[in-house]
Amino acid sequence: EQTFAQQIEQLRQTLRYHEYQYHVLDEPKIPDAEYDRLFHQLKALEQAHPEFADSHSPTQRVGAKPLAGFAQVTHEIPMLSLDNAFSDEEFNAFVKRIQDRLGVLPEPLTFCCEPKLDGLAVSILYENGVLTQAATRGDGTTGEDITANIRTIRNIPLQLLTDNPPARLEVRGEVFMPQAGFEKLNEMALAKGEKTFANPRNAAAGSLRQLDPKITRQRPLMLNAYGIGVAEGVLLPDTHFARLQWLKSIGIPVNKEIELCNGVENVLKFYRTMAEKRPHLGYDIDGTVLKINDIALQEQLGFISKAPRWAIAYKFPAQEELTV
Ligand SMILES: Cc1ccc2cc(C(N)=O)cc(O)c2n1
Repeated sequence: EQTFAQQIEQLRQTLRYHEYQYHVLDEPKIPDAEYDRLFHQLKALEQAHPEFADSHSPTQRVGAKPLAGFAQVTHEIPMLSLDNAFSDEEFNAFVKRIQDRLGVLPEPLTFCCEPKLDGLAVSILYENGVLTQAATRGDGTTGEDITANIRTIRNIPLQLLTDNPPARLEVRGEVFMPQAGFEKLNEMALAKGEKTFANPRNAAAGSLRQLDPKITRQRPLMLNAYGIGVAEGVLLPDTHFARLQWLKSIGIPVNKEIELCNGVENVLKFYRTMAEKRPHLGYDIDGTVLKINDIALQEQLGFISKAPRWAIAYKFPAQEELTV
């Protein structure tokens, strides 16, 4: 016979597990209806026993009331933008600059290759494994506190799935709106005579800038992590790809197209493959992000004034503006 506290704690763990299976591994173990039943069972138990309230419970996603405005957050580590390449030649020149700078290089040079999601970069802070703050990139140094809105995004865990969480972990990633959700949102806006959004990126930006989290909660937003900022109380893996795999293992969603490519030829093949996949991904991308995988090499290369020397966004030719 379980106490109410035990029933509540067990339901919280169960729901976190199923959120991980669904949102991070894309391998749900139960039907959505069963998840909903468990969720409402927990909500009812928490309402009946407020003494066990916990702001990190999976039920606590919607902020209480609308904000009057957004507080400012200063990024402890600047969130830099990426240098661009628009041709193979420009990418090769990027690699040559690295070779000139590093002198001897591992052969082959391994790159971590990703689709470049067309959304908004955000920073999400977990302290002792619980989500405590989230901010927009802003100007790279100062962003807006959007914690309440970030908490409403279903594939962002309110608590990391690990028994010994880092003291502090800053997850950096892109919040985006899948195309299907974007089209449904615009249809509803049209039906209600409200303004429509020009594209999913604008819709994501507008949704994150809502002062009322109850509105943000109704928007189909998702996060895909792309890196780590502050990390305290944890020994991180020594390659970028392994760090992303680690983030995924503790409950943070990472894009499934990301892969390692050895040598420039394979990187350019990845770029062309992503260009072919682009119309079928279900979300907007505007190119690829190609990073030196080895962290020690990244640190040797450092950053140019505004962008890392070790990464480049190789963009697609601008798509003819979709008229919505
Ligand atoms: C360092 C950095 C900065 C911006 C980024 C942006 C994206 C993106 N938009 O997907 C992916 C990355 O790996 C990024 N990496």
